[in-house]
Parts: sequence; structure tokens; C-alpha cells
Amino acid sequence: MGQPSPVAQDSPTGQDSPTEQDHAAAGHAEPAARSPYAEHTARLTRSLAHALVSENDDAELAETVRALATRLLDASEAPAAVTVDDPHPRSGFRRDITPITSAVNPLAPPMAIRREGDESVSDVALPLQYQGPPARVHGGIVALMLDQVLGNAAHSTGLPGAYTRELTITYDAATPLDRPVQVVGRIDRVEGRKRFMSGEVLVDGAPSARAHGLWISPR
Ligand SMILES: CCCCCCCC(=O)SCCNC(=O)CCNC(=O)[C@H](O)C(C)(C)COP(=O)(O)OP(=O)(O)OC[C@H]1O[C@@H](n2cnc3c(N)ncnc32)[C@H](O)[C@@H]1OP(=O)(O)O
Repeated sequence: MGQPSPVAQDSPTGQDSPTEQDHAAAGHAEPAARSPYAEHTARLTRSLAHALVSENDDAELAETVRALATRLLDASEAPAAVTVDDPHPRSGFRRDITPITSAVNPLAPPMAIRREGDESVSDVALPLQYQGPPARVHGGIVALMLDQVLGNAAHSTGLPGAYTRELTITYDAATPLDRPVQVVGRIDRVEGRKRFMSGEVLVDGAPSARAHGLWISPR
């Protein structure tokens, strides 16, 4: 069986950490070259994940899944022949394989991030596979969304690459599933290698979670 085209990930080392080019033009850059097959497969897997946790064992569904799996295996022999109608989300990463904004990672919703003035902003509605308590987004996923959006904001002004050193989340209220929420992040102040960040998840304009964090550029 053919393999999907590899999708490189930014190195976690300081030298190769996300650059201005990766982040600064979030929401404006041309989408990076992607593997259509990987994106197509990720989209299908997301849909399946939802179907498999929301449907009872169903012979017709199982047959549909089997047929799709067969078609995917066939398609994997000729990935270039697969067409994709997904819009390309813009995360700011040049080669994004993160489990939150990547279009080719089935773990990701995926979440698209744009710049609005001094803030990084994402509008997203999370489906059932991100559930923690009934009808609520899992708290770890809330933290993941905030980490990514604050991280995007931390790199949006052309500052060198930096990593999350500290992230504190205050959960004020439920973050609902299947409803649009807005995730916002910004730089509050910069001190040398340190960037002090804040942000929130907004539900109908009110915060369901607030974040404060410290991003530090490696020496
Ligand atoms: C585009 C979207 C991007 C999204 C990315 C998502 C975010 C991520 O997932 S990042 C990955 C997860 N994070 C990591 O892997 C980071 C792991 N940690 C590290 O690599 C290192 O600790 C690193 C590079 C952050 C800092 O290392 P290092 O430079 O040795 O730190 P250190 O010297 O101890 O601290 C730097 C300064 O900050 C200060 N400092 C450290 N912690 C704190 C704190 N909590 N509050 C205030 N100051 C602090 C230190 O005192 C020091 O100050 P000074 O320079 O005056 O001496």
C-alpha cells in the first residue's frame, strides 16, 4: 500500500522553533503545500470518530465504513488523484501537524487562527469527540486551544521563536460542545526573552475560561 506524503513538523529545538514567517502572517499567508491524501484522510477520520461515538453499532454504518476504507486504500495508491474540498485552515505554522490546528491531523478540529489587531483569534465549534463532562468541552482541550492561540499571538509580531514555560487556566464556566466559541490571545508585555501572555475562551461574548502564560525564547 502506498503511504501518504510525509508532512514535516517544525523542530522543537530553539534554532528551528517557529519563525516569524511561520507565525506572523497567520490568516494571511498562502497555504503551505500539503498532502491532499493526508488532509482527505484526516477529514474522514474526524467524521468517523464522531460517527463511531455517536451511533450505536449499526450494520449499515459498518458497511459504509468498510466501503470507505476500501476506497481509501485504493486512493492511497494514487494520492494525487484524491481531490479535497476542505478549506485550508491557517494556523501560522508552515508545516502544521499539531493536534489542534493541522488540517492533516485527525486529532485536530482543525482550528483556524487569524489576526485581528493586536490579538490572535479563532472561531471554532468542537464536536463530540472533544467532550469531557456531558455536553462540555474537556478542560484539557480548552487548555490546548488556549496554548495554541496564545502561542500564535506570541509569535505574531516578529519576535523570535519561544516556548510555553507556564500556562495557567481559570475555568469560569462550561465551554459547550457544538456551539461557536471564540478563542483569543495577546501579548501583555515583553521582558527580554520573556513574553507574558493572556487570553480567553468566549461563549456568547462571556469568558468560559481565562489564560495567563509565560513564553520564553531559548538562550
Ligand atoms: C503558532 C502556535 C504555536 C503554538 C505552540 C504551542 C505551545 C507549545 O506547545 S510549546 C511546547 C511546550 N513547552 C516546552 O516544551 C518548553 C519547555 N521548556 C523549555 O524548553 C525551557 O524551559 C525554556 C526554553 C522555555 C526556557 O529555558 P531557559 O532559558 O533555560 O529558562 P530559564 O533561564 O530558567 O528562564 C528564563 C528567564 O525566565 C524567568 N522565569 C522562568 N520561569 C518564570 C516564571 N514562571 N515567571 C517569571 N519568570 C520566570 C527566569 O527567572 C529567567 O529569568 P532571567 O533571564 O532574568 O534569569
